Amino acid sequence: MNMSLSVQNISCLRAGRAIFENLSFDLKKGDCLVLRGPNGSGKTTLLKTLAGILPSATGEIHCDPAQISYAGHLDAIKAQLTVRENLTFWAGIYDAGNLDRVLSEFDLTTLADRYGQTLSAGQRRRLGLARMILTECQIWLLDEPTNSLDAEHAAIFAKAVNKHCSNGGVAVLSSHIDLHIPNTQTLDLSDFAPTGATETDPFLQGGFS
Ligand SMILES: Nc1ncnc2c1ncn2[C@@H]1O[C@H](COP(=O)(O)OP(=O)(O)OP(=O)(O)O)[C@@H](O)[C@H]1O
Repeated sequence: MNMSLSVQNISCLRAGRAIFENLSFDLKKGDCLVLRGPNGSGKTTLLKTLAGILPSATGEIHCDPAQISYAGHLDAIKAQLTVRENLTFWAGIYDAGNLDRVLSEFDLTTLADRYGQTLSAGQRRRLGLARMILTECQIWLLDEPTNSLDAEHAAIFAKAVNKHCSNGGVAVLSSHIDLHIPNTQTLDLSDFAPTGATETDPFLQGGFS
């Protein structure tokens, strides 16, 4: 099973505007990469590109797409299903059987029968992260994963990422704060900003991508 993620000279556009250029990195089993950079520097764009949701304008990405699990800003929770039913749905998709362990790991056991629509922002985020862990994919892509989490649950999350990487998994995550995950590498997206780029409103330029 290939658990590496190799990125060579990728450049990405949003609405026709270059966001970052010539970005390369190689991650192997056990590596955790934290994406830094100011608002708009392209952290979400990069994560979505790695996940195959957005195309890159140049360069190559080498990984096994079946090993990728992406957790974006939206937590992919079905409002009309309970916490357990949400996870059961995903367990069926990924043929995963560790549902009770994941519920317990993310402190969701007492919330198991609550409907998605009744959860607080932090509880929703915990369910979204539990879903990602349930998939048993080896490459985790996480966009600001600790948003809405209190200190206790941010620490539980950091422990889960550390365990994933210690077991040979790979993680790429964006964050504006220090998540206290040991042995991480850092990549600052502002180092790959196109030369001479200025922040202008893409909506005035027309188009979405
Ligand atoms: N759907 C879109 N259409 C056009 N431009 C977009 C779109 N989404 C994002 N952008 C632009 O792309 C650039 C990179 O955005 P992105 O969300 O990747 O940044 P980010 O580093 O994740 O920011 P933040 O720290 O605020 O989450 C920004 O200038 C943003 O305005």
